[in-house]
Amino acid sequence: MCIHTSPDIWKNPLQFDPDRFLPENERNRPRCSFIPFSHGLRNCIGRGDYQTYGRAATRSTTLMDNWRPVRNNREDDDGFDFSGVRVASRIFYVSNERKINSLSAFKHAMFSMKITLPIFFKQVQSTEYKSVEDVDFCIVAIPKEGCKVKLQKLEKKSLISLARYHWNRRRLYYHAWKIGGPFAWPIIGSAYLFIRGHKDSYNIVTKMINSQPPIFKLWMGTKLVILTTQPTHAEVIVKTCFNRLGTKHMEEIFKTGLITAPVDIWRRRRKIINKSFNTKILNSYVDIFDKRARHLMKQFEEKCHGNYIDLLETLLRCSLDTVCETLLDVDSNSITGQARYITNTNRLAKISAIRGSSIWLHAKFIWSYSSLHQEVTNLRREMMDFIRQIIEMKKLNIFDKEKVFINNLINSTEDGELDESGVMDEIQSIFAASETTAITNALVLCMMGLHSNIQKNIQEELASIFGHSDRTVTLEDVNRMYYLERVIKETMRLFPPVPFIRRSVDEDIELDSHVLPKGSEVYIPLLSLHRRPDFWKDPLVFNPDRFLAENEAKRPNFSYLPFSRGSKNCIGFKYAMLSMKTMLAIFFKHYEVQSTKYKSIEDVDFWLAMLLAQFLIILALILLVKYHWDRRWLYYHGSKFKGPFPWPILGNAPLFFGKDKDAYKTLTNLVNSQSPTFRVWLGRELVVVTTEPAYVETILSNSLDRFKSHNLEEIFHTGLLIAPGEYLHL
Ligand code: HEM
Repeated sequence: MCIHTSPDIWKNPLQFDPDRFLPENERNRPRCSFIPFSHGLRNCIGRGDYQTYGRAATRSTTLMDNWRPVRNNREDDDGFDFSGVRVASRIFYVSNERKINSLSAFKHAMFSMKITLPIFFKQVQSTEYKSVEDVDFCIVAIPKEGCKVKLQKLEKKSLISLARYHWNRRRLYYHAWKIGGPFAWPIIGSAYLFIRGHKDSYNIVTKMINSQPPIFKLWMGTKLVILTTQPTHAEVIVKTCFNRLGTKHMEEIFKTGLITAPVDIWRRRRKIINKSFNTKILNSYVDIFDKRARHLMKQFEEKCHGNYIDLLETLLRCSLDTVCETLLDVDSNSITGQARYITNTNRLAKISAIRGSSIWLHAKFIWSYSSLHQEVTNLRREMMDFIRQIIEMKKLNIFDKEKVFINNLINSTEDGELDESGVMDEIQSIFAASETTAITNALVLCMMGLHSNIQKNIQEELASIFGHSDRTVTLEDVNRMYYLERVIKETMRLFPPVPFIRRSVDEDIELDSHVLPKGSEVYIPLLSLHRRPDFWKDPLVFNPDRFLAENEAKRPNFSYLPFSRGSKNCIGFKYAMLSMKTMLAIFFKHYEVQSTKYKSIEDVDFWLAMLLAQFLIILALILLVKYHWDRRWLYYHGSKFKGPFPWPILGNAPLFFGKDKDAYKTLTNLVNSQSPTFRVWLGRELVVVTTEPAYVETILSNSLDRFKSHNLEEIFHTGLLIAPGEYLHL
């Protein structure tokens, strides 16, 4: 656009003058000074498809929405249905789907517009714009639902839009100001506190919570996060906030599954899935829990032989196989790829933690170019293949046990309540959520290694139920394991497997003297809530009797929430308790555990896995140096172009922050204020912008690769529009 309005090329550039295109006038302009259809081998092949329909038609209809056409013979008619223009463009689009060569493309496009425009416009009058300057060129927003197009009036000055952004958030700032919290810098907020990375972030948060009042705020960049360990607050939050939207990076993994689904989808899905978690169905799984637990014992025996074994890995495999046999009703021996699935899940969890605590990776444009994003996509694809294998197997046999989770989901696709990808997302979410039982089992064993007296009490309880018999565990037996249940509860108090309940605040919520403003996020850190000394005397002492009924009655409601509460609580909590009690009962009937590593609860690292941090830091530094060395040519030549001041890491991207709607205007202003050829750094990408016709011709004639755009790639894949140059087969 800037080339087309450059005063060096076009006299009075904002004057609308069709005679500029008289042959005698065209001859006087430099080549490549008018390139609406681009130039060179990669020019527009045919406006019949994307260009004509998507741009010419939508843009002309965009403008039409602000213009009132007048038909020659009906002056009184102030309504006009522009859908005709879209239809005409569509017809052109269809007729053009046959192959056309690039030379005839201009003619096709011009021809269609020459036919379309005279038919529909005998005469038009402007209702809104008085001059060409009034008509803002903009990036047209096409809503997801269809081709309705709205022209956004762009802000005159970026400062105004910045002021408007903050003005719109005034309530957020006002209420945030009333809540205490650690110091926040402009732009990054309190994110500097997490500079040491994700491995330490839980300890940092825990220390911070202990040093702050029960409710406090944290600015993570522009995001307002409020943390509370007040049971009364927790009650209001779990009963009124239903969006877990604080977790964009989780959405990328679990898509529309219950864990991350937006509220409207979640409500419908939860209703369907609840049917599969009723007590009667769950009770019928005890046999399978018993079978899988015995299989696990066999594996321990085979692997152990007096050596150390990774309990968690074996327990995770057991939990996955158990879910396959109960909720998915398939024999785990008939499917393959479980071990790989577990490895992928662990890697995803790690990436999720890295992204969560690395504020720069929250920015979509940085994230989508990062290698971690690519890794997430690959891991997810592999996991989906595993799930697809199970669904295909089940589709052959869904008629019996229709309330079983997978059959229930597949039946819902036939009723149109769910689609296939929804089924896969739900299964993936259940697999991930059920891992928490393996983690809890591992933690119980860990705790028992430290508390041999408590282990003895469990064994005495089991002896009173089973005697010396090694018979199968029944539902009645599980219901009599009161002490074991208290041990599991006490373990989840000290080490809640889901450490935070997070919700986004969609409406202002009043909590005592505070208001959680709409647009903020709220966290309930369970580890801290479960260790508050005012509710839990000697919080670091492992004491299962805290969960005797008389002691529970003394504590405030909502002070213990390992499975959360309210209608968005853990759907699998009964399943989890049944399976954990069965597994642990069989374990303690056969084994005793001793801790060789930990001597007290304080020693137990919450994350159970410590990596050699120093080694990683050195490795990261080496990789960083290599990365910049490989790009030295880019830096060298980039430095020869003039351009706006680039910030470290972000480059010139801040120029576009908060300007989604008027990014085009911002770019135009930038182009006008810089020399005809200049550079901008968009994060790590070097972008050279030129309005010099001679350069334009060289570039368009020689360069075949379009700038990579992940958004467009997702839509058009290898279509001509964005395919790499070698796909053109010229
Ligand atoms: C010790 C084991 C488990 C613990 C501690 C646990 C804990 C939790 C917690 C704290 C939540 C979040 C609730 C909220 O945000 O308010 C949750 C959600 C969920 N859990 Fe569990 N969970 C466990 C086992 C399971 C199992 C075995 C399954 C499935 C078989 C499961 C399925 C789910 C699902 C689907 C959700 C999302 C529910 C929704 O949003 O409607 N969980 N779990």
